[in-house]
Amino acid sequence: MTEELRNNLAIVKERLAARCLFPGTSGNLGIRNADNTLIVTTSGVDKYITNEQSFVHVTAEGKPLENLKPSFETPLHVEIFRRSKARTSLHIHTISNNVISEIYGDMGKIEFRKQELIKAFDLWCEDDVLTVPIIANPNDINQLAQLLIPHIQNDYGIVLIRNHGVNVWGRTSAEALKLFEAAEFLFEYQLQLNAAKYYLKGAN
Ligand SMILES: CSC[C@@H](O)[C@@H](O)C(=O)COP(=O)(O)O
Ligand SMILES: [Zn+2]
Repeated sequence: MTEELRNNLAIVKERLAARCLFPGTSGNLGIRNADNTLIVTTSGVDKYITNEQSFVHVTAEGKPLENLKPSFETPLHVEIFRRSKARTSLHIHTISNNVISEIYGDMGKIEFRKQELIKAFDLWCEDDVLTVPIIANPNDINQLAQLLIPHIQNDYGIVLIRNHGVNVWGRTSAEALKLFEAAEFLFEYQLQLNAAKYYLKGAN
């Protein structure tokens, strides 16, 4: 069973790696077994490479079941899996998600409306709003996990961590990847829109 999940997580990791989404060894991934133990990425390693050291089998509480160091951010995946029926959890740093989190961080959220890609989050009505919460980034990982907990309200979801990255989870790996890619599209769109509006204002 863990072998199948390792392979599943390796496919997710390789898809993200193909887009260079693990700069400076940042980012980590988690997937849940049927027995609620987890497979997470190993801490501090080059995530563009996949080998026997890439993943660690951990308990539902995040304690390693093998002699490898699980991701420093395992407590975030643990809380997501404990509080939802999600099977796959992604944590990714990008320039866009970091800049958005800083610009909108004081508001504690960013909202998207009237943008086609919010449909990826199952928001199909004309007036639907996608709200992405933005939480602070304390150094203490358990404190960070406490800030994340109130936002784990569904089996799929998204939270931005200020000047750090994004956490996205889904009922399947395909769903988690879909939400991550849709969110990154929305973040990049918003940044380009802000820049274009600023430029046009200056030009007039
Ligand atoms: C290398 S800086 C990034 C880390 O501090 C952390 O935020 C991160 O995303 C990766 O940590 P890791 O322990 O490798 O899973
Ligand atoms: Zn991180």
